[in-house]
Order: sequence, then structure tokens, then C-alpha cells
Amino acid sequence: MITLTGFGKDYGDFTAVENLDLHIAAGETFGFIGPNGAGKSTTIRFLATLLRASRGQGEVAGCDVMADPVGVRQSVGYMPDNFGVYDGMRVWEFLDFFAVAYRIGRKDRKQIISNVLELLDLTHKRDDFVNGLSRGMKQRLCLAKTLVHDPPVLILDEPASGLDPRARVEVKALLKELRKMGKTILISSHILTELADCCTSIGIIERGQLLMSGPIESVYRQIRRNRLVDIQFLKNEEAGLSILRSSPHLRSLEMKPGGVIVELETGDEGLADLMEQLIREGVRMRSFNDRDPTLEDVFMTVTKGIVN
Ligand SMILES: Nc1ncnc2c1ncn2[C@@H]1O[C@H](COP(=O)(O)OP(=O)(O)OP(=O)(O)O)[C@@H](O)[C@H]1O
Repeated sequence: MITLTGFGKDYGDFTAVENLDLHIAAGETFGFIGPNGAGKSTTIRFLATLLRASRGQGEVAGCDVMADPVGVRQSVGYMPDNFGVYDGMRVWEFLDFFAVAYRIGRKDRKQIISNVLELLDLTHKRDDFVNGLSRGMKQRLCLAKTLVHDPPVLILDEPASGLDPRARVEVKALLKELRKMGKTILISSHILTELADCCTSIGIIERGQLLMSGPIESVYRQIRRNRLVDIQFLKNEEAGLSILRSSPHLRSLEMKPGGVIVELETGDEGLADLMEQLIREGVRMRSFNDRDPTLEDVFMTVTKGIVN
């Protein structure tokens, strides 16, 4: 449903995105994850036909992004990261404005607006002025606006940023609802936990390069080949770190208060040997936990796989 082939974008001498290949199948909810400035919005704005590529091609719902931007816009509901709502309008007028822009006839508009308001739980705000809405409601209204022309593809740039925890949970529930309706969704975020339980696939981008992508389970599997061990030190932390750093099994090491998370490529025996060595050398540990990676671990390992 969404394909990018060798997509690249330069701003002057600066390459914001480099040679990006991506394929998102129909019905997927794809989480596009990356730190600030990674190139998420640049990629998204290209797919939404708002920015020209320096290299490469894109296709959305069978339409070429550069050759047929109108076709793409008809198939896409796009929510930008810096959305604007027109303050002087009432909620229903705001949606009606976009429905007219999508050339939806007067007869159908009323019903569509009432359906969309109901889906977004905004029916009771129908006649309120947009500027009287809370931030969370404005964000929901923006999401409502992306749905008026019933597009098969939704491209949402950080739709939950700045929302309180309850509103974020509501956005996640809504994403699941939209997936059930058969929509293909690309959603970007740098809040990892936000995407962990509502995406079917993810892509991790850093400094304009896609570091990893695929079905969420396969991304977890790739990372699970290695063990993640969370160690909390009680005494002799320096000696402990030096043993870990010289271990041939070490793949990455991330410091945290009072301890460290290490990624080790080894089995149970190797893990037991390492534990024994730490104890033998006088390192006292409060805990030594081998655990399943979270999406956050995947992200940290992939974007910062640094062995100090
Ligand atoms: N119009 C522009 N002119 C020059 N540089 C730009 C422009 N737009 C983006 N950039 C740069 O390109 C890089 C990628 O920016 P982009 O907005 O795509 O990142 P992002 O992953 O969406 O970040 P964020 O999470 O902060 O929104 C950044 O270094 C940014 O400063």
C-alpha cells in the first residue's frame, strides 16, 4: 500500500534522508520510530505529496507520489505534526470545510460528519467553536478531518504528542479501531511505548537511514538472538564494568543509574560464566536480570549499538 524506493532528500548540502526503501502492506499499522531530526517528517511529507524527493520514488495506494499527487491525496488522510485548526469555526464547520475540499456532495456531508464525530467521540462538541476545545480534543478533531473522505491510508505524524496519558490511551484505542476498519496506517513517534502495542510492523530511522524494519515480532526476534541483562551494582562497579567491557560476548552496553544494561551474544553457560567471574573478582550485585527486550530496548540497541 505504501512503497518507497531509494527515497532521499537533501536540504542544500545536508542529506536529511538517504536511500530509504520501505514497504507497508495493506492493513498494516506501521510505527515509524526515530529520535528528533531523524528524518521521519521529511519522509512523511514526501508521502503526503508536500515535498519533492531529491532521489527515488514513492507509491501510495497504487499512485505514484510525484507523477500523480492528486491520486495520492484522494487515498491519504494526513495529519501533520504541527497541525492548525481554524479558530473562528465551529467543529462541524471545520469538518465540512475539508469535506467540501474533497468534493463530497452536500447530501453526503452531513451524514459523514456525524459518523466521524461519533467515531472520535466528539458528537457533543459538534456546535462548539474550535478555539474552545482542549488540546486533546483539537488533536482528535484533526484526526477526524483526516477521515472525512474515507481514505484507505492514514499518515499520522506524531498524533499523540503533547497529550496527557489518558488522551494517549484514547488515541491508541482509536488506532486499533481504525485498523479493524481496514485502514493502512503509518504513524510516527519518538515515544516508543506509545507504539509498542498498537503496531503490526515498525521501522527505526536514525540520521536519515532506516536501520531496521519489519513485522514487530521479527524485529523482536532479531534482537532476542542476543540476551539483554540488567545489572544493578552494590559495590565495585568500576571493576564490574571493566569485566563486562572485556567480555567477548558483549555487543552493547548502556549505562543507567546504579547499573548497566548489557547485550550479550551468548547462551546460558556463557551467562553463568560471566556471573561467576564478576563475583570472583569481588563485584557485588544487587540484581542480575536476564529479560525480554521491550520496544525501547530494540530502539536503544539499534540506534546506539555502541560498545564502550
Ligand atoms: N526545510 C528544511 N530545511 C533544512 N533542513 C531541514 C528542513 N526540514 C528538515 N530539516 C532537517 O532535516 C533533518 C530531518 O528532519 P525531520 O523533521 O524530517 O526529522 P524528524 O525525524 O521528523 O524529527 P522530529 O521528531 O524532531 O520531528 C533534521 O536535521 C532537520 O533539521
